[in-house]
Amino acid sequence: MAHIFSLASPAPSAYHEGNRSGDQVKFPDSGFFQGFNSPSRLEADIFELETTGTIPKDINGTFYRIQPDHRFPPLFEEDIHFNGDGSVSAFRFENGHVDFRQRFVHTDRFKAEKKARKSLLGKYRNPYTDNEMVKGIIRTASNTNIIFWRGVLLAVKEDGPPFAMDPVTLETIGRYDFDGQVQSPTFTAHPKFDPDTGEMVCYGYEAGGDGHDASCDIVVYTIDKDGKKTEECWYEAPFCGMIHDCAITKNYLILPLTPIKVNAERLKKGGNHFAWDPDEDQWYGIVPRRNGKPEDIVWLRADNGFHGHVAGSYEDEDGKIVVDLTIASDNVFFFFPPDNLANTPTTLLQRNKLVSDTYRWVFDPHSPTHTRVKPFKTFGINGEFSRIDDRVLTKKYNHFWQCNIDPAKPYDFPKCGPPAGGLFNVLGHFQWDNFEKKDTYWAGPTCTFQEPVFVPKARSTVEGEGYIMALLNHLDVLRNDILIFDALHLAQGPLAVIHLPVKLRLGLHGNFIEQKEIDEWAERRREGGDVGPARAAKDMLPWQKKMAEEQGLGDAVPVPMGSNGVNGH
Ligand SMILES: C=Cc1ccc(O)c(OC)c1
Ligand SMILES: [Fe+2]
Repeated sequence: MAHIFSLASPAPSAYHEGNRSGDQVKFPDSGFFQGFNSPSRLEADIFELETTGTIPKDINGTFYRIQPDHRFPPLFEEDIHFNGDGSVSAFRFENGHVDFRQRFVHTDRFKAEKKARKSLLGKYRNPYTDNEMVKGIIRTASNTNIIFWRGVLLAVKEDGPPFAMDPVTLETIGRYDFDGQVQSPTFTAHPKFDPDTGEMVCYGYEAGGDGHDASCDIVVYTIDKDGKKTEECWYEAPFCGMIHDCAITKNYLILPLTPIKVNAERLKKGGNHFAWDPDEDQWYGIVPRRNGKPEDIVWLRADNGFHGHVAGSYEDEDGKIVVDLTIASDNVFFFFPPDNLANTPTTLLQRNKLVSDTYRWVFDPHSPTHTRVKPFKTFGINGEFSRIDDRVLTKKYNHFWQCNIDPAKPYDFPKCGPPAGGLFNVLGHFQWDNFEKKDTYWAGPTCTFQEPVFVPKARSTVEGEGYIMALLNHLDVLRNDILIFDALHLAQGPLAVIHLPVKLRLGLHGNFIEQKEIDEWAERRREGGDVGPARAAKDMLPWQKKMAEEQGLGDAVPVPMGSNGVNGH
């Protein structure tokens, strides 16, 4: 019998000249939406996941992680993974058992598009490509990190404000402005937590206007452990580029400015938000954590490179700043090529030549601004997504873990195709005190890893004593597992494997939170508790108010956003 699809007349194409056409719910045929990258859109609960081996009974908490997952077919066929809606997974560990929950972040964007049953927002960080119905909307897809802050989860992406969620139900509370204290249009996906003071150090870049206007303004905030904003200072960058991650020491915040640049004219023409500049330096902005003034920023510069994520950072005995991070040799974001298309690594072959070593910088915070600096040392590995034992952040540390690329290991190309998200076929555990001792675990020819998290052993305060857990991608059968290792002995192989019956998406970041912390905050945040429930933002952001005023609507009328309730309350 003929296959049923062969009987139907051929369906019209879902995209015409790159733009979505017709009403079919059909995703593009491009690499970002196929195979392991195919959309999932799953919201689910699974009680008691299947396991192999013995899950350590002392793991009592929740592993949260976030992934972009396009809710609807994008407006543009060439859309990218980073433009997908934030979807949060929670793995609740208790007494050797694991339960799973997954929910979308109900951003303003999500609500407006849900109501319309289709995409209304266009390209990544380009509002000029949006449907008119969503003019003035907060565009963020909240898809890059999921952090726990004073009893709420904050889903964050650097192009917009955080959205708060309930840590147990994963219901979205709404846009979170820290009780009115944080008004910047953008907020980092990588706030840092000082383990000694409980402070959150955070920032926004491209922050002077509406978050997509090539502003060079950077805002830096500190929120103390009681939720009070104690520092706010505005600085200026030498150009509007990406500042994706940051580092903190006891006295400084270090902002790596990557030479992938925003151009307001390109945005207006409907182009990409970013373009790689192969001729620009990588920069590091150093600001004091306390009583910073706009003129205090010291910018150091080094030869071109593409910043990855930060491992550890601290001040040494001489008051110098040590910062460790991965830096790739070329443009990692091949989908944001230079304006001048020459010499950008757009093919898979070129991309595979990228090397991303782990660099140690030792900065003098008293250097004159614009001083040119050289790396102190490189580790001699190739990887990304470094993690440390977060209890040693701001302190001299030894251990880090990261996803590694070992091209010498066999890879089953016929079964898996090009490795979705990069060939992170190895998980590595490394020590600054002993370069030779490389403790690694290879995932096999059909598997890659996502970012690991470190889980401290309940009764140990020794750096590195704990577990490492990471999602494993089965690229051949389109499914995920979670592997759990003894953090100091990866090479011994996993202690336990948790099996998911489905494929998740390639995620970005995650964090493990002890249940004790979640429970204590649930008590404080209950109605009548000493802190009370977290509240969604009441007010529009300043740029939205300005837009409403310019349209002569006055501030009684919210910016038209194509949907009721999209303002978060
Ligand atoms: C890895 C970085 C990164 C940088 C910017 C983004 O918008 C993002 O979205 C998922 C990810
Ligand atoms: Fe990141």
